[in-house]
Amino acid sequence: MVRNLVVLGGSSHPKLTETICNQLGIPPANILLSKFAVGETRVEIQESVRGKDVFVIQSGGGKVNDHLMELLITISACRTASAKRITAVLPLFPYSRQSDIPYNKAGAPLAKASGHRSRQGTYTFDSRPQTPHPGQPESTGLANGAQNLHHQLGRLKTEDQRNGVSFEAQPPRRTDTLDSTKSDKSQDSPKPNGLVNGTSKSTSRMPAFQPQPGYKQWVAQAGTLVADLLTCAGADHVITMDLHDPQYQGFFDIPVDNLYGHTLLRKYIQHNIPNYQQAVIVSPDAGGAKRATAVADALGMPFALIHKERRPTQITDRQNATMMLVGEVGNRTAILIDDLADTANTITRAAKLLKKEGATQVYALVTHGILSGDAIDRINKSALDKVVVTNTVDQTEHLRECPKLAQLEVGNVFAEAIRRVHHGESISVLFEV
Ligand SMILES: O=P(O)(O)OC[C@H]1O[C@H](OP(=O)(O)OP(=O)(O)O)[C@H](O)[C@@H]1O
Repeated sequence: MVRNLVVLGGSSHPKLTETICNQLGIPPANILLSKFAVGETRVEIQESVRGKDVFVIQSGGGKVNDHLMELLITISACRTASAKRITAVLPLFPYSRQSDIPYNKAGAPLAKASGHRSRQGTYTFDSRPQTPHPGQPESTGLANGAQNLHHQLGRLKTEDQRNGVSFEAQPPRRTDTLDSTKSDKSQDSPKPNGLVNGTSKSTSRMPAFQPQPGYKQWVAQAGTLVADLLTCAGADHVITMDLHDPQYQGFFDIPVDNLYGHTLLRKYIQHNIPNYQQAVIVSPDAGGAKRATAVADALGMPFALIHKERRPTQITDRQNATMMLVGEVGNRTAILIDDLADTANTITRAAKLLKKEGATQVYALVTHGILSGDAIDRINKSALDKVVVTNTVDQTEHLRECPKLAQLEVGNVFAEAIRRVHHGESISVLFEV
């Protein structure tokens, strides 16, 4: 018997909401989801949630930005309508692949050199201007990189003179150089109101900022923003499944229950793959190795890893990335385990490699079958024999178009998590592999 429990479904996955409600034995609450002519999202909760334990179900995938906005507005509406507790149930967490600053093996974003410097092989990691150190040659008596600034100020002076503006550029001086004298220091003492040596100068004019090649002006940390938006809207709790990066839970200051999808994948292997003990579990990239080894260890199966030579950041890079197999797959069924398939490039390229290395059959077992763009076409034409996904994302269309695709139901797992959270029971049983 569930009392004071309200389940609200967003527009991302009505079928999953229905399954969850059937499992819980309650109807979904009435909610009106629509759009104003301008495209803004409109949410109207058509029953009272005052003092209730509210669970809002909304998944990623599809029109992900619209769904996220709808979720935020729904949570906020429940908060202002005095709900007792609001839990955001996100079977696929949107933006969870953007939890950190995009990193590239060539270096951190600020150090990446993609322009002419790297082509000429002249890129260095030295700071500009350089950090001064004792014994460094100084041709003009200026410390290290200050020469460069002096040069730029000199150019500024020339330009101003050309424009008829009287401006005497003062070379910046340092008081910490080895040969600095007392008289130097007296010249350097700061003057109030931008006065230099008692005369008003246009010292506010600085050379324009010139970014180095490869410099990223701003890298958005969307994962942090989404975590903040959810808590700011009024969420008290989050339930999700197979976060791309489990450390993303640390971005929240509210409880996050990250359910495991690989329990379902393991059961599929046990019940549907003949002689699975002779098969080999394969992780299609290093990032998913922990996830795949958990399944291999639980089933006592061998494990292999595909190493992407270069961590790709763009679709074109991804297609070019070299893949290398570490482990034996010859004359075995290979079972790829991954958290998500978006363009399906990773699993289709991995399947090609595995067949080339002698695998007899290739399965791909993936928690989140986002399968955007031409992913379905790619799978249909690929070396994959079977692709198994859960329905954290609606698979109705995909199943119609892809005969290789099979779906595992997650509705009962989420229903059980909701029931346990509502009753204050432990959900650790749902984390068992
Ligand atoms: O279907 P696709 O478009 O190929 O995307 C799927 C891949 O993307 C993610 O990894 P990612 O490339 O982000 O690397 P990571 O696991 O090292 O973070 C995910 O874990 C899959 O391996």
